[in-house]
Amino acid sequence: MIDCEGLVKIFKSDGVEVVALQGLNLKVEKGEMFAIIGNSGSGKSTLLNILGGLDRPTAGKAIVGNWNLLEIGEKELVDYKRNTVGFIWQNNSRNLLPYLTVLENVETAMMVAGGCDSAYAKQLIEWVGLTPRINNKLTQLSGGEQQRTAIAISLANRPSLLLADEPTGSVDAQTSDQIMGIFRKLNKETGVTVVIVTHDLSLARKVDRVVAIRDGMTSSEMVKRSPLLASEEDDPSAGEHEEYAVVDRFGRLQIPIELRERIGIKDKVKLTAEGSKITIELPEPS
Ligand SMILES: Nc1ncnc2c1ncn2[C@@H]1O[C@H](COP(=O)(O)OP(=O)(O)OP(=O)(O)O)[C@@H](O)[C@H]1O
Repeated sequence: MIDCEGLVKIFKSDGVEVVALQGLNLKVEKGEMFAIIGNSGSGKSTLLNILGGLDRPTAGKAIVGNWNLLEIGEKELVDYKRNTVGFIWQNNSRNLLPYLTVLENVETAMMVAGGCDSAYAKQLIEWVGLTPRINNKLTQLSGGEQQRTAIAISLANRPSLLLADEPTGSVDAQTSDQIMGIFRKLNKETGVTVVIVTHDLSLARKVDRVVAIRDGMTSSEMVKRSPLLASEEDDPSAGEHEEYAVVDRFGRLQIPIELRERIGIKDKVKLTAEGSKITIELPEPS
């Protein structure tokens, strides 16, 4: 579904260049539920904005489905945004109409996308657990309920890719858990590929794979040891991840700064292969 290789994004303002993504590699399969974590300023939102067609990459490869986001024309980009992606922001006021009801909000989004399907609007509202509030105006809903409405709206155009930027950033832990459960349900019910950006590692338990971004590059990947069973969904200890360092197609590997500092690695290391293991150690002093 997503194939980024050597993705670069450079922002230029007042003659100053900021390299937000510096050769990022990322592959996401169709139907995957996937998270991107990273510290503030690591490039998470930049990546999401590129995948959502809100911003243009500077160089590299950025393919989503059949679309090449580096070469896409303006008209195709409008089509891409309208038909392929759904977006959820931390601040959901960007796509909510406060004086309309939950149902009217979802139906309005459908009309903007090209056609209203009332039955599907109701189905989406049921999936996000808001059927009892369907005729309430958004001003009468809690923050968590408004965020769930935003999730229903994001699927109004039946996207194949759902992008969520810190979707649980402004709700409490319990609501955050509930929202992650809704993403999982929508992912199962509709097969939509879900990409969630967060800096909260505890959310990672709810997804199968997590990629960490550091300084605009993918640095490590955490993969769930075994998929969660339905009975384990609410068990916080279930579904541990195993962490891997990412090796790019040229064989380059990033060693996290903590490890480099601990071992005292500067500009050279000695590699020794033994069976299926490679040992990295400091060179002998000359
Ligand atoms: N429009 C812009 N113009 C100039 N620099 C930008 C712009 N947008 C982002 N940047 C810079 O690019 C880098 C990556 O920013 P980005 O917003 O992608 O990080 P992030 O990981 O999403 O951070 P946060 O978690 O704080 O949202 C930062 O150094 C940021 O200052």
